[in-house]
Amino acid sequence: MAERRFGIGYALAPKKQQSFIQESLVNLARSRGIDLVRIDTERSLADQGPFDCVLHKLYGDDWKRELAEFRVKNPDGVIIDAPEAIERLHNRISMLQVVSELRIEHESDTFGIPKQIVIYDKETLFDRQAWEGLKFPVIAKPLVADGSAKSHKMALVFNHDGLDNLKPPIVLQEFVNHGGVIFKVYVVGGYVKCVKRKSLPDVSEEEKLGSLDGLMSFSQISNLANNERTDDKYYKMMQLDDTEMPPQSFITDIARGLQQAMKLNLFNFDVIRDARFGNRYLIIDINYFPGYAKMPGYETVLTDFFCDIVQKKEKDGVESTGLDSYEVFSCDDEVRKIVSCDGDDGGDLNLEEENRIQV
Ligand SMILES: Nc1ncnc2c1ncn2[C@@H]1O[C@H](COP(=O)(O)OP(=O)(O)OP(=O)(O)O)[C@@H](O)[C@H]1O
Ligand SMILES: O=P(O)(O)O[C@H]1[C@H](OP(=O)(O)O)[C@@H](OP(=O)(O)O)[C@@H](O)[C@@H](O)[C@@H]1OP(=O)(O)O
Ligand SMILES: [Mg+2]
Ligand SMILES: [Mg+2]
Repeated sequence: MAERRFGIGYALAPKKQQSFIQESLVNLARSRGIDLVRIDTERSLADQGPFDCVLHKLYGDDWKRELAEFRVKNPDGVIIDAPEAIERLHNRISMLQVVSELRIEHESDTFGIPKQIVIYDKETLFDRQAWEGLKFPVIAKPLVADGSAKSHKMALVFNHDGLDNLKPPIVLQEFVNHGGVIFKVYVVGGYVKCVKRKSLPDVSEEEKLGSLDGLMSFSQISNLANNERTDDKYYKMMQLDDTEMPPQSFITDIARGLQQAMKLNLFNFDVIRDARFGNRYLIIDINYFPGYAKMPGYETVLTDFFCDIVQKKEKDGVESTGLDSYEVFSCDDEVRKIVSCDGDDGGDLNLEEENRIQV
């Protein structure tokens, strides 16, 4: 009898497609019975395929409608992941709210998020009362995290003078010294992998007082060119070797907790270790469908995941995958309100190029 083959359609922005859909992944998946097929976003999704599963990272209502139509016409198809679940990550407040709701006990380590406030208008930005409990330096981040270059544009703000350059809506998050190294935790279904990356350097007491401009801007500090990341030389160059990793079981528990709470399979989160305590970890960012190609052995990890999904679905039906993707994840009204902040009101830090941090 001919081997049963499975079709997985992918809908990704060109940059993502280029980094993720590598020949090595396509070939490995094919050798294990899975055909990765590009979805033509110019045509109706429901008219393409047939797909056992759809993988996607696209934004907007049109795409959500395509997925809804696909779901109606293909009740056995699996969508990874549900757009409603992904949307939580498009807003830097709702993104981290879920961390505060996790209950995980660990003998020696604790976790949380940095102190932060959301600012919707200039008036509140300069209102000192709104700032109660928050100390400089802070990182100003656009409220919306919609994958645009603008949504990654950040600024380290040292004092009130630096606030002039900011354009709400933004999140102001306390900058926490963490030894210049960030931990990126990649999650693929049940798989969890933590790696080290370069981060912003610590800010000294003198720098806190003496910054002339009051602000320095930066963007995607932990992202270097792909070929620089995976080999040993990269780690040496970055002097990351000496940094101790967080306890694996602790990180895995947080990853599982986040996964269950968010109902997502494909994401990563950024963790820093608070230099003041050494056993206190802070989650500062969660990304949907991150740069998996940077993860060592990504082809095997992703192919295992694809096989797992299609085999479970084949054996026990779509419910068994735990991915009944149109189950709208429950969120309270407040989250719903901030999640729906779409379009061009995503804040723009409006920063001068000369303020860029050199690393
Ligand atoms: N609260 C903080 N304290 C110290 N450093 C921080 C803090 N928040 C962010 N950073 C630094 O700024 C970088 C960018 O922040 P963040 O991860 O929130 O942005 P992003 O653009 O969403 O990143 P990504 O490319 O991972 O999506 C982090 O990798 C880290 O180096
Ligand atoms: O590929 P995309 O354009 O989606 O970029 C994503 C990027 O992956 P890449 O390195 O493959 O570019 C991710 O890097 P790592 O966390 O894995 O380092 C992370 O920066 C995401 O936030 C980006 O997604 P966005 O927030 O912009 O949607
Ligand atoms: Mg990040
Ligand atoms: Mg991010």
